[in-house]
Amino acid sequence: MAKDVTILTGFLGSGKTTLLNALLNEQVGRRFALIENEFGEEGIDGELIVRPDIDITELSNGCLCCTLSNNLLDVLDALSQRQHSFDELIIETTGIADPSNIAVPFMMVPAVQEAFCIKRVICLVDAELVEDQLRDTEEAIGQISFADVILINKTDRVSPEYLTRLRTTLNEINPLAEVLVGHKEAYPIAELLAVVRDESETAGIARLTPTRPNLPGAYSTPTAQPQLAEAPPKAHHHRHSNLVSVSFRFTKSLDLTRLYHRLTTLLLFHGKDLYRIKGVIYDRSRAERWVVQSVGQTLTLVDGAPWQTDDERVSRLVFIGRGLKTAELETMLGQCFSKEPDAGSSDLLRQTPSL
Ligand SMILES: Nc1nc2c(ncn2[C@@H]2O[C@H](COP(=O)(O)OP(=O)(O)OP(=O)(O)O)[C@@H](O)[C@H]2O)c(=O)[nH]1
Repeated sequence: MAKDVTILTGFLGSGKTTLLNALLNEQVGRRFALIENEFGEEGIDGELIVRPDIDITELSNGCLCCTLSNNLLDVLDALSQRQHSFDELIIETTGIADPSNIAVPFMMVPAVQEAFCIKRVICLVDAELVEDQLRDTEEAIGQISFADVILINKTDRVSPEYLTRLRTTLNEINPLAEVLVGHKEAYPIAELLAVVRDESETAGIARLTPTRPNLPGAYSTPTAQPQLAEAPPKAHHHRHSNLVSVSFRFTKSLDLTRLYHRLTTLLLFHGKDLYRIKGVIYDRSRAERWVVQSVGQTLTLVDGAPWQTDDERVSRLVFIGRGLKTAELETMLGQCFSKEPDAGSSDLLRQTPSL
């Protein structure tokens, strides 16, 4: 029997991984396979999944909807060989993926259709930032249009009046989707899981032709902002919105306080072009990993899992945005190393502009 598939989509930083953990924790007895797709070369999300029993396949450095579409077929093939070991497949897309392209094999490839069936497409929107994302990028509208259920997330950051207006906007873009609201302390999980895709509605690939919402200034050319820098020479542009990712990996200890200060300054001056920072940080003065995240201008640094004796002490950081300049980011991070000598470890191991 075909396994249910949930596709979890939503723009960069909208809260997909956070919701995913809540969904997994809510369904403890159910066995999940998970495909984690990340735009940057360094996959971070897999490390943030809280349930240790999940069968995770990580696909980094591209999008399943385009550059990694063949890899998706390979992964689905491998998963179909071990179908007995899980009850449901969840695919967390990158924040810039077009979910309708990811759905293609599920609708067009007989072997995939035999093994898997899309149960629902959940699209998260960041209540605070979605209007900007609809205005400045092409991806958000495609994600919202293809959803069966739209979760307006991070409602803790907006007013009820604004939420009512946002609901109307989202209904205009996708009148067929159910629109729910919530935030990380109060997700409407039962309602989300109650939504099941009506396959008869989706004989074609695109559920709806995206219609432009009536937002002030929507789809006008974004106002020119000071660029963080020019694109690194070796960076390839993804097909979406000219966004690039730059990944770093260090074994040398980073000083969290310095890092926080530098990243705050970076966001202050270049936040408009810097859509996302995420990383797992090694600071040798702390017993645990630290997880750094930025979405819009908001930067958070929270403690993660403690380092175990055998764990490789390594920091991994991904920046996603427009016109990112690798050399400047590298210089900035170089100023964040811990002061004291760090015997036995190397400096920058790898710095890889990707896509
Ligand atoms: N205030 C607030 N913050 C949230 C909420 N949900 C998630 N966040 C924060 O938003 C940031 C991004 O959350 P993620 O779950 O990593 O977002 P994502 O969509 O998986 O990110 P990408 O995979 O990079 O696109 C993290 O710092 C979260 O703690 C929420 O409901 N309210």
